[in-house]
Amino acid sequence: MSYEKELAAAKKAVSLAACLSQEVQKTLLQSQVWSKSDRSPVTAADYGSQAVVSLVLERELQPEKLSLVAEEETGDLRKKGSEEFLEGITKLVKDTLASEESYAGSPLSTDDVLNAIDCGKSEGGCSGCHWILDPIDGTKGFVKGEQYAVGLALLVEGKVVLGVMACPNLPVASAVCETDKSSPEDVGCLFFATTGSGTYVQPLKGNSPPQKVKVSSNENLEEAKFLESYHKPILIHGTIAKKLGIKALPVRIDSQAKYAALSRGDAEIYLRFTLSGYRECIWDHAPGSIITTEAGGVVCDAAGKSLDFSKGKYLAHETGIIVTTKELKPWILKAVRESMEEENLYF
Ligand SMILES: Nc1ncnc2c1ncn2[C@@H]1O[C@H](COP(=O)(O)O)[C@@H](OP(=O)(O)O)[C@H]1O
Ligand SMILES: [Mg+2]
Ligand SMILES: [Mg+2]
Ligand SMILES: [Mg+2]
Repeated sequence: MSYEKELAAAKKAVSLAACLSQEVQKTLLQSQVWSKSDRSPVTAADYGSQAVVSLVLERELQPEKLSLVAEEETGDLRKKGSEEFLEGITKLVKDTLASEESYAGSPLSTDDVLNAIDCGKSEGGCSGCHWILDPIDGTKGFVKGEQYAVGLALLVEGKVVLGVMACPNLPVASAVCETDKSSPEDVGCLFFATTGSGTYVQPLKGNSPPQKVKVSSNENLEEAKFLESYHKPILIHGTIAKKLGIKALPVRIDSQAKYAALSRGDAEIYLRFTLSGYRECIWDHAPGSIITTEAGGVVCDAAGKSLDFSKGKYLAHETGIIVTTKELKPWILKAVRESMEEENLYF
């Protein structure tokens, strides 16, 4: 199956959500960053992006019934005192949709926006078709004006078959360079992949045609570039890098833009071990994982097994996540195993 219609709908939805996020980022004030019950940040862009993607997918794919597993919920938006914030989000969604000719003039109430966000309550699973959405991945990066992504994937019978990711602040050239001199014109990428058809990237702005991307062919670990998140320092990352003989310090990038960067060869290794007890959500990895694997890379857990996205909203996996190239995978798994033994971590 080619998923042509689904890909077109997903690209439209993610591109519009990226426009909305860029509008918010231009004028975002610290006072507009809310805290969720787990103390993680959320903004009008997270809610607005989820509403836009939900509304566009529903409209583009009708009469199919949309099943969407997405990060944001409306609990806080429905509380007293949130009226102004919700009005602002509704205006953002309306203005964003109005930029698309076929959507212009459609009425949209605050209830429509709340319902569109609530549409993301599906639990996913191993049967049927489910969309997986992270409306703003890397909200911390978004708030800092740095890297973030809008990530959307399609799960069919438990397998990710399509992924689209907008990285509005990612340089069109490499994300990993000594000096970051990218001007605003040189940033903004839209990555997409469907199963068996490879991974492509196109600039978010303009009409440049998509280019096929491939992971790095570098097999020299001394020269390898290694990505990680900005979370609290994860000691095992350093142990693994040392065993591998990687010379450079890790490059820290917020969000799934790390997967996207690796898919086009900016770096060879992305390690994601987390503090014990943290459960990874499928929306943080589903788009990035197909974008990487279709570009010839591998995504696996510390035991070397592929990630399983079919068990609901959380990933069922062993300890860390390893993203790399096929050539480097055996070396990395060996270093991971030895490092885990030294640190008394087992799977
Ligand atoms: N302590 C932690 N360990 C691992 N992941 C975490 C974390 N705290 C938050 N996250 C997740 O990491 C995602 C961002 O990834 P990264 O750190 O690579 O930028 C967050 O996505 P959101 O920003 O969508 O909430 C959140 O789901
Ligand atoms: Mg996320
Ligand atoms: Mg998010
Ligand atoms: Mg979040």
